[in-house]
Amino acid sequence: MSMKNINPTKTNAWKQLTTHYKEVKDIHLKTLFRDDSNRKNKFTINFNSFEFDFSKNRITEKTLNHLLNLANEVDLKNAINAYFSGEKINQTEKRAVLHTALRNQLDSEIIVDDKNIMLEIKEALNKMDSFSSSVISGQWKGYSGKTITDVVNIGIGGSDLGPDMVVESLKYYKNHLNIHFISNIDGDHVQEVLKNLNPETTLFIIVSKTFTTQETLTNATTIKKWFLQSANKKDVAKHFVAVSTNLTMASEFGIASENIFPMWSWVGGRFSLWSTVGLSISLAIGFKNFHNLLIGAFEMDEHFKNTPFEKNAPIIASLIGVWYTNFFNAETEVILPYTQYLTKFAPYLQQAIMESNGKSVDRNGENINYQTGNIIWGSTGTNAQHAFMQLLHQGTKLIPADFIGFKQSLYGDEEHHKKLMANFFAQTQALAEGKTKQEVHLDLKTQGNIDDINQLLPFKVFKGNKPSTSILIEKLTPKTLGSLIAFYEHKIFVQGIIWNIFSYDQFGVELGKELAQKIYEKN
Ligand SMILES: O=P(O)(O)OC[C@H]1O[C@H](O)[C@H](O)[C@@H](O)[C@@H]1O
Repeated sequence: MSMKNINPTKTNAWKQLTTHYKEVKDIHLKTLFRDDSNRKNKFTINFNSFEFDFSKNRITEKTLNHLLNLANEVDLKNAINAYFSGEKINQTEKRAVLHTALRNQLDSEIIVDDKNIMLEIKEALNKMDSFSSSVISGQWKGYSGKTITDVVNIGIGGSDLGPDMVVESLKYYKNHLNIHFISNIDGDHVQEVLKNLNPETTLFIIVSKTFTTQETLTNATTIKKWFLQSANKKDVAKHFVAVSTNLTMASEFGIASENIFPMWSWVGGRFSLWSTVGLSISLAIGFKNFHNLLIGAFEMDEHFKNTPFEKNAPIIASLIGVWYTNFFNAETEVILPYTQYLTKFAPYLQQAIMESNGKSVDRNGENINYQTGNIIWGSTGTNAQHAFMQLLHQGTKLIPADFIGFKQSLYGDEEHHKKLMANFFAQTQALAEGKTKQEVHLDLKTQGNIDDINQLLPFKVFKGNKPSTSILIEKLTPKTLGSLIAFYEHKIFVQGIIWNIFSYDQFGVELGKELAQKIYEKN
């Protein structure tokens, strides 16, 4: 096994970091910038049209060196090789973790259980391509001969959040199809979507890796009943398709075998948007755009796999995250995309990150006595500035922030975009620098507020030194979105390796499910 199970707190680097933390914890970002005019360049990593600016983090070169030593001591390099080559790094479920294979553009084989999975992947992608094309072009007809106008994705968790987020994020690239998502077992949610749909022109995709998820099966059953009120059983084949690893259950549900898109046990639900689970994406924006999403992710995979650690964006981001979590005791991280398109990005990352790294038992089966997975939250800027950012600026908690911005807008309204991005830069600067007593004093004086100065002064001071990472990207495209998502996926992996946990199971969701079943059966 190429993964070493090392308690990170027992490493040399951790000891060094503990001492180092005491030395640097009070150094202000303003001081760090004042003392090094090259700081921004020094801590910026460029990748394609991305600029990852880590300079507004509370790090020095020494901090990064210690953190890089930590990555080496836990043998990250071998772990990365194990991850990409299809070793069964999800040891508790004895599975490989190969969402990276789904977007692999190299000619290499990837072997799982003696089979080259690249062949099955290509076949599935071809099936997605021809199916999407025939629905989009109108060649695919509903039971009364009409073309499809609406598509409903029925799925939950990873079978909903990823596709929903991508369809929302890339709606600029969308075609005429209306895409809907039904996830919650809440019947009102189902009815609210169905009430505007015509069964003759609607296509339903039942997406469930296991095909045993209560929510999805209940919703799919209700929807099939609704459909059969106006159509016949034989019409189901024209309106229902499924994405699943469980071909038997999908056929038992009544899905024609040619309408089942295969999924694989080596793709985790929360990493599955790249697979056939992304069928709704391919329908919404066309297969070519879906393919560009895969290419974007692949290019980030290559960067992650091949770039030395100190220039490797996901690795540096992960290490800085560990620095805040385990040394500054930060408990949360906020995600702030400055584009309304990414309004579903934070909820998507919540599952990806929290379901992966919300663990308290290490890879040796021992209880952990250090912090692991963070609480992820966030919303789009500038909206967030008028909602919760007060707490970031003047609250008592240390909340590292990821600002995600784009150099170009999609519709090209320069005036709006200039204002939007002015806010993006202003926020990161305000958080880092703050505003001193002297500055507030001067401001109040120039405003002629002399009488109130003493009373108001303490409330108007900003301590600053609030860390952020700026991710500046040329333009929101399928390709750049693919790279951005893959960046966070690798961050999850690296942190899981450092924290010595298994990131790819999710036993923590089972207990509630079991109890709900018992309570349901009793009542
Ligand atoms: O795709 P499915 O098998 O229906 O699973 C849907 C979701 O439910 C599970 O309970 C897990 O918590 C998620 O990781 C998963 O994505």
